[in-house]
Amino acid sequence: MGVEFLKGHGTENDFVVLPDPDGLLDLTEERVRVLCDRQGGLGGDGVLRVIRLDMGPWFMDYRNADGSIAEMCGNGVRVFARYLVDAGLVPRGEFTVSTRGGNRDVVVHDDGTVTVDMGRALVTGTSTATIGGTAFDGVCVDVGNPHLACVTGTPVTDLDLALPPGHDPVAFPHGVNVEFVNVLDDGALRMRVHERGVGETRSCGTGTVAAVASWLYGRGERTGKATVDVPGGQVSVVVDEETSTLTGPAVLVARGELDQAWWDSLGTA
Ligand SMILES: N[C@@H](CCC[C@H](N)C(=O)O)C(=O)O
Repeated sequence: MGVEFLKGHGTENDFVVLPDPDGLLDLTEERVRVLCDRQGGLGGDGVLRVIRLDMGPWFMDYRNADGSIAEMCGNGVRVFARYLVDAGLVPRGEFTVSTRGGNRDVVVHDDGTVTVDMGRALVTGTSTATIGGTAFDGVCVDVGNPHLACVTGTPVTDLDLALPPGHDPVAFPHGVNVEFVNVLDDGALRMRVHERGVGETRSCGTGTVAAVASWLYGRGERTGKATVDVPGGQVSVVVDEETSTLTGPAVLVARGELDQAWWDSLGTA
């Protein structure tokens, strides 16, 4: 019997889901990197390991594609919730998911979308991102994980995000996710993102919350809502002074077993 996996995505931010209720898998950095490799493994922007806590909610052990650990993943929580409901581990409706960034309340809707209470989007200052020689003013936003969200008049479709944008290492000692945001209309944003530990992705849920908080900050406001178009689809975000919500799709596309010999051949801890 090989290692069970599922593959899923939220607005094409894609994940390998590893059900591991008792936390027995030896999920090394190398195993995460190879699993996420689109040629040598299954491919994905990250891994969602599903662990049952002794007391309390299910825990989302999130890993970036490079094997690093991150505090939170907004698209990942939606896919994680979809898995729990489809697997019959949690009844459809409202429940809580535990993450390294804190507990997140989710609602799995009948239409297949999922709403996540993302907690407070905390603006901590301003900073600058650079692409090549061009600087972009941005707002630093903590959504459980760090973001630098730059609202710009330059069409985001024109930006080259093949390399990580430059950022101030003092402001972000543990690295940062960088968003570039266009305002399409009042309450309608477009975003591209370069994710810490991954590269450019087709969506980033925490990034969309940071984008809306940054847009509101630029207007001198702390409360508002917007749709955010990303290369992989669209999500809806509501931000207020106390908390924020993210609503969007969550899709499971495949399930199967990893080859046990292949898995065993990868580095253990
Ligand atoms: N794609 C995620 C964010 C994943 C973590 C991020 N790369 C980090 O290192 O903080 C999302 O949907 O929020």
